[in-house]
Amino acid sequence: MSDESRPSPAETPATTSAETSAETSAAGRSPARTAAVIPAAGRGVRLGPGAPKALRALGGTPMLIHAVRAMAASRAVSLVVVVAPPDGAGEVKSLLDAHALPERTDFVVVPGGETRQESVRLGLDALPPEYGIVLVHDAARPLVPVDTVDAVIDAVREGAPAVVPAVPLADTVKQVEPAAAPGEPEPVVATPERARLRAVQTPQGFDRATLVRAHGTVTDDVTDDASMVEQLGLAVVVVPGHEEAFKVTRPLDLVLAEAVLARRRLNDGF
Ligand SMILES: Nc1ccn([C@@H]2O[C@H](COP(=O)(O)OP(=O)(O)OP(=O)(O)O)[C@@H](O)[C@H]2O)c(=O)n1
Ligand SMILES: C[C@](O)(CO)[C@H](O)COP(=O)(O)O
Repeated sequence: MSDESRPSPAETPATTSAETSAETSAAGRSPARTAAVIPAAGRGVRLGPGAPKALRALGGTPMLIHAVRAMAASRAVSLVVVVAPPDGAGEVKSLLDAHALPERTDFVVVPGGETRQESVRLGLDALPPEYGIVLVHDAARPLVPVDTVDAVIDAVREGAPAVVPAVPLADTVKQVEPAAAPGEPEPVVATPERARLRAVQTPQGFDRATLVRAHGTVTDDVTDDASMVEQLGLAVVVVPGHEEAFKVTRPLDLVLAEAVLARRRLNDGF
């Protein structure tokens, strides 16, 4: 069931690694409730012409539904807020109703904004007060495994104000200056030490008050939520990401996502 008006369920009993964190047992009380905000309001310009990216099919199912299922797969997540394309909230609600989703998870749909940052803020505004931990997960990362989701939640429960999953880089990275004129080469100015670089994924996890403060304070256009927390001078910690949590950005990414999904379905025997 996916209904904006449905009341939040009680926290699901502890069964996963995310449910048995040090915070829960040491304090002897329930952990803060965890909600996931899924910004899904982008056009997907780099993927090419078509429907908004989150609504495009992957293995016959909209990418957004995969992303919603990936968040709801964590037993710690009891609410998913989907930030829909500005004129597509009704369509997204219908999609959620039409697909099988865990009963123990509530779903809310809100219209998004012009930028990812604005969309995330609109999602945060829709959170009921009892949710103390927030995940922000790109609809464009439909295949993130549940172990990665739970690792992020565990790290927030253990006290980190902000947590990012990340993977080492395969390529060497160069810092360049802009070309002097269109068509001119870009001069290289530095080669950062690759061993210290990470490619950052989602879901990124936050203590809710920290993320709300970051969104209320930082006005720069940034590409992820954790960098807003960095700008507040607070610690952001890294947990291992997963190669299957890649972002579907360009057409080749969709080919890869289809292949990963086909392999999973073969392994699962359906
Ligand atoms: N105004 C926006 C822009 C982006 N997003 C979401 O932010 C996530 C990551 O953004 P990206 O992959 O860049 O998606 P798009 O903005 O759709 O891609 P493009 O830049 O190619 O148009 C996506 O799930 C996207 O739907 C959003 O909710 N609201
Ligand atoms: C949040 C993010 O997925 C972390 O890698 C990324 O920064 C989003 O960037 P995009 O250009 O908005 O896709």
